Amino acid sequence: MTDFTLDDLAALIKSRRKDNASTSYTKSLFDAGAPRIAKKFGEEAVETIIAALDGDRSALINEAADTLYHLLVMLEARDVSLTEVLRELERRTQQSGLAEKASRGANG
Ligand SMILES: N=c1c2ncn([C@@H]3O[C@H](COP(=O)(O)OP(=O)(O)OP(=O)(O)O)[C@@H](O)[C@H]3O)c2ncn1[C@@H]1O[C@H](COP(=O)(O)O)[C@@H](O)[C@H]1O
Repeated sequence: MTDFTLDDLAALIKSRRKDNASTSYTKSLFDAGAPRIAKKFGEEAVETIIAALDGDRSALINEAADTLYHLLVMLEARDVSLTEVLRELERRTQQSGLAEKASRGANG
């Protein structure tokens, strides 16, 4: 099991964005702009789909990593934090939990 989290990666991406001296791949994406980042994300997502359809487990892990990385870069480029996305996921979980409770109440 790894201690590495998406939060860690998002923080690294944010620091690359702010580092004007950086010539890293991440910085080059920010310099190229949101349309370029969105295009890269789309390409990686399609490659992930292909790996999943091929049943190629190792390729799926690699492409999923590329997709998550580019998703985080895209969110950062639009000043959306991972926390905001997680909050939305949490809200949906709570909502579906409430709906489940309500349906148990109605049936029980
Ligand atoms: N997780 C990643 C990560 N996943 C994928 N990639 C890069 O994404 C690119 C996608 O590969 P492609 O073959 O599709 O694209 P390419 O041919 O390199 O580029 P294009 O001309 O097609 O755009 C590769 O250059 C990968 O290195 C990543 N680059 C960086 N990270 C993380 O970001 C951190 C900072 O990286 P740097 O910005 O490189 O310092 C690293 O420590 C990693 O944790």
